[in-house]
Amino acid sequence: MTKMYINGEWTASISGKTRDIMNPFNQEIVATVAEGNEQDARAAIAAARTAFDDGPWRHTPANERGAIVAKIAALILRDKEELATLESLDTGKTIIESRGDMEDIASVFQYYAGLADKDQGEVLASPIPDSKSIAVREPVGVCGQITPWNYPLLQASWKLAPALVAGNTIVIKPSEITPLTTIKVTELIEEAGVPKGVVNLVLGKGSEVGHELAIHRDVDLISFTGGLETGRSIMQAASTNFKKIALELGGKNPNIVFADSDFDTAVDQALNAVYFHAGQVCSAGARLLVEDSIHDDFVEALVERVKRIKLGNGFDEGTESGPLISAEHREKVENYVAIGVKEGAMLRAGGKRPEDEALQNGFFYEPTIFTNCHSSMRIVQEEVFGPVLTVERFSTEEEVITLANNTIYGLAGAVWSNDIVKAERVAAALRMGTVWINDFHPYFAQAPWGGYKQSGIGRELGKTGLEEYTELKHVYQNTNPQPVGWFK
Ligand SMILES: NC(=O)c1ccc[n+]([C@@H]2O[C@H](COP(=O)([O-])OP(=O)(O)OC[C@H]3O[C@@H](n4cnc5c(N)ncnc54)[C@H](O)[C@@H]3O)[C@@H](O)[C@H]2O)c1
Ligand SMILES: C[N+](C)(C)CC=O
Repeated sequence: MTKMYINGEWTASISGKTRDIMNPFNQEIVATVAEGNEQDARAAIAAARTAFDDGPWRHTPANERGAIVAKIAALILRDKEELATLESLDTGKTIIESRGDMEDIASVFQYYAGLADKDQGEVLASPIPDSKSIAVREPVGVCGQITPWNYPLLQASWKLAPALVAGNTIVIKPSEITPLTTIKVTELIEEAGVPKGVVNLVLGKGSEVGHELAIHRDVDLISFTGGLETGRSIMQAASTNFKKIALELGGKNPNIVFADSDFDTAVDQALNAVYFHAGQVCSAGARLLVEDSIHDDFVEALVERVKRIKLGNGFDEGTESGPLISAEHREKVENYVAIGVKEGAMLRAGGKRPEDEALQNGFFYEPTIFTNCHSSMRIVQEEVFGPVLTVERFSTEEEVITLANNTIYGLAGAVWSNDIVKAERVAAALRMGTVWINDFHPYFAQAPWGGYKQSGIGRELGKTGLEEYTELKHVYQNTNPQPVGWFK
């Protein structure tokens, strides 16, 4: 049984409960882990509080913290194959994707290790004679971090690396269904020499462990990646002590294709935009908007290609997409497809579970295409988080900008056109945290990531992703103190 990590000790849950972790490809149990609850969360918060208030981490010189974080990156690369295997067993994603994720994750730790000692504060132009004024950044304190199941370790790395570099202490809670790589990386964090109590790992349900992190008054910051409704509940719980919040939520991301784009590239990338990782990507291009004049040909090309997507075991060569994460999640996707049909969208591909005998133990769903879609449909507005594409038509630039912005979300979007001036004009008009021109999906440690509107609050990655884990302090010094003489 794999344990939790609290105050530098590997420990079972206080209740003694455990949870079986299942491979969504075949429903085999791949591990049994400790299942914590509020009590375990409180123990971890207490450890993180003491480590922040009385421990050495926040006083450790920034370059030394950076060196330890760089060592974590090196250990991730050393154990890349083991980590990738665990990620694929946990999520069903292909091993090639998982290996790519591990490279990305190592690069996030490397990037923040490099930033660790670059903050020089700021000397401010004080308008008061005989004074000095500086702004300095300090760690926030105890940070609660809650992560989802679709990119378990990647999303954890975006939180762990900057929080550590900035000198905070941490209680992290991975999704209860995909904890394996976060457990393994906690071992690597221990091996790298992070002092006890600085990183604490609690496993268990969101409604118990996650809620406790959000509501507890000794947690100074809560960083969450996951769904909209969970984000709302976390925001409410965080109001107990007005803790700082960072929310990375969902998306319903438009992929806009103008007639003057490169047709074959746009078709190929439209498939990748929505069906990569079975559509379980926050920034999936699930909403395709195609200019009228090429709409029918574009749809034909998509329908032809989508039938050839190879579903299978993520460990098999040639598999292009794994299963959905769980039976429950597949039912949610099926329910949305039924809604789409009822709303009058035209089912052009998929819309059912695959019949292949070899896939029957996994939570597979066929890549699905709906056409004749319009903005008022729920299938167009709501995040399905599965392999379901809706296609809409447009005829003018103004129209497509209005359509693309017409959702509660604002995470990401893409524009395809060889008229770069037009593409830049449209990109500027999109109310989204990330806009890709003639591409889809790139994200990297150097660039900020986050959402406009209901896709979230705050940014991860980049310099901003580090600033989220700091408080900004103004220090003012009177260099020639005199009595004020106000009170006679
Ligand atoms: N914006 C981004 O960068 C980004 C990245 C990945 C995933 N996501 C979003 O995540 C969602 C899918 O992930 P999910 O199904 O794991 O999301 P989820 O909201 O169900 O769960 C996310 C995490 O929150 C925990 N949780 C659940 N209820 C909680 C509560 N009441 N209090 C505190 N924590 C609680 C879960 O245990 C899990 O660890 C999608 O909406 C997707 O768009 C967003
Ligand atoms: C942020 N990203 C794209 C890595 C994962 C979203 O689900």
